[in-house]
Amino acid sequence: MSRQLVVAGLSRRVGDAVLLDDAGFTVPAGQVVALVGPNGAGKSSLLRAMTGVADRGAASGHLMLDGVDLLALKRRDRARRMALVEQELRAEFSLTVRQVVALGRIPHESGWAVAAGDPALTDAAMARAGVADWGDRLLSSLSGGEQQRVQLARALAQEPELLLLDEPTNHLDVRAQMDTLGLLREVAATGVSVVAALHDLNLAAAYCDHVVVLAGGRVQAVGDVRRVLTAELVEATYGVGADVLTHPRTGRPLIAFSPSGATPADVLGADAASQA
Ligand SMILES: Nc1ncnc2c1ncn2[C@@H]1O[C@H](COP(=O)(O)OP(=O)(O)OP(=O)(O)O)[C@@H](O)[C@H]1O
Repeated sequence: MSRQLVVAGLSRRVGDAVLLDDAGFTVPAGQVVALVGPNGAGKSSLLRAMTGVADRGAASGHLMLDGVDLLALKRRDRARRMALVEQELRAEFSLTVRQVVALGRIPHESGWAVAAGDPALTDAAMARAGVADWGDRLLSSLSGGEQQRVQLARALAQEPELLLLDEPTNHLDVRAQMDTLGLLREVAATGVSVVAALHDLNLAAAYCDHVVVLAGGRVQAVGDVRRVLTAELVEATYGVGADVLTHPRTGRPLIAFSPSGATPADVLGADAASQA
């Protein structure tokens, strides 16, 4: 039987607000899975629930990877198997890049002395994420995009079986976005399951194998990006028009957006539209 990542029954409520409602999906393990959906859809809530540390509600669900329920493991054991790269940077600004990346080894070692230890694994993770030249710089001295790559290096140093990322391309220029998604594919090719929340549907279509579509805290669709990312789904989920084309070089879906129900003249003005 092929390896699987199975999420079942993950919910998150804060007071009366239902942030995530019984989320579940099954995708092949060892692939890059895009988590997409509009602002407020519940993507971050789902990723946090998948770590099992978000709140008590999250602990009621299951996260099976190759038959092992990661949410049933002790927190430290779980931390050895999964890493989360979040959007907001934590308060590590007084550390150097090398020290931040070395923090990824903590779940595998005993005690905080690890921050100085295991340099080979730390160096390898820094090289993979393209941050090796910045080892002695303070995290606070890096740009937002550079800091994001350091957080990815830390997650790689953790050597997880499941890598969760919340908007990993957020601050990145187009080249760095493509490098990051390419790196995630390389990581997945080594057997790691990668789930990344992405806003850019074209990046998802170009680099991800599977997609999970969330809206209103519920899973709306799951499957191969080529099957799921249709014009109808984009319109229903985001409320914008879409033409799903085929990328001339890669054959992957390429989505051209337009305001739902609007003509080019509505948006650009008649003169500009006539020149288009
Ligand atoms: N503590 C909270 N109390 C009440 N509502 C919350 C709380 N935290 C988040 N929410 C709401 O839950 C919903 C889901 O939030 P979440 O951050 O998971 O969405 P998201 O899909 O990651 O959004 P974005 O794309 O904007 O980052 C949002 O409507 C948000 O306002």
